Amino acid sequence: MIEIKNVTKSFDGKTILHDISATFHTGKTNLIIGQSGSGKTVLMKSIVGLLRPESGQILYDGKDLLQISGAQIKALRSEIGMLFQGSALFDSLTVIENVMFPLKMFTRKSLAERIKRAEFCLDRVNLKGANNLFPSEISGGMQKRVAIARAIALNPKYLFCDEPNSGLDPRTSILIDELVRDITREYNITTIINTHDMNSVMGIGENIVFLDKGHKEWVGNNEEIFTSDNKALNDFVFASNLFKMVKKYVIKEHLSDSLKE
Ligand SMILES: Nc1ncnc2c1ncn2[C@@H]1O[C@H](COP(=O)(O)OP(=O)(O)OP(=O)(O)O)[C@@H](O)[C@H]1O
Repeated sequence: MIEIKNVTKSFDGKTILHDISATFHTGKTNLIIGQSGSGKTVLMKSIVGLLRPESGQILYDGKDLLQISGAQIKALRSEIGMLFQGSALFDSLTVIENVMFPLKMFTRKSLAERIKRAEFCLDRVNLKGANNLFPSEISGGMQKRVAIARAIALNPKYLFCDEPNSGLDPRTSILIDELVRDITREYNITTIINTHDMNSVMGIGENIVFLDKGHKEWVGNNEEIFTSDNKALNDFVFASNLFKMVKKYVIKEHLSDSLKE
């Protein structure tokens, strides 16, 4: 579990994150949502340790990232997997070499062990027959699978995904979301995903933290989001006509069910 308490972060005297507290659960897909500029990336970078907030606590299973020693931070880093926007694979390495990369960097595994682990991870993300291809030779969805395989290579306790669906078509996006959710459950990972993709919110939003102008405005899951009367949340979620219609339909069903009871 990751807990953040009273996190505040400013740049040049301008406060970007206002006193944010939230809990991100183990074995669940935790989403940080909010419109562009609401502070999602700054919050994720603060949790990972790429930015240092002025105040607050960032607790990884009770250990405060802002208080622990350099050696402890290094140990913690080896427990973190990252999935960046646009996959961020090494173009000059093959698929399997990309997945083996963190194993070479952070473990003393032999070459044979590294290959075995990379093959296992590629198999887990259902990517077969692409081991010796380069990233430029495979599709965006396949690249994302390689990035997921690389992110789980070290068996992380914590997984961070920054807009994992960017650049993918809706069907591939759903498959990638489901893969991240299944892996999160299977390996009991604390997964935090930054997104403004409403399909992801509805599909895998098990614990959603909604940011508005740097404030934590709402927390709930993908069912509660439909019935919330939080104005900022509604303005964000139901900006599109499609989701307005879906909401009307869900509320109608909900009301008719409660009348039946
Ligand atoms: N290094 C920085 N220096 C100064 N301001 C920054 C820095 N990083 C982010 N900001 C500001 O913080 C605010 C929040 O940015 P952030 O990137 O977290 O938004 P976001 O919700 O992730 O947006 P998007 O969905 O577009 O990625 C923005 O106003 C941005 O300009």
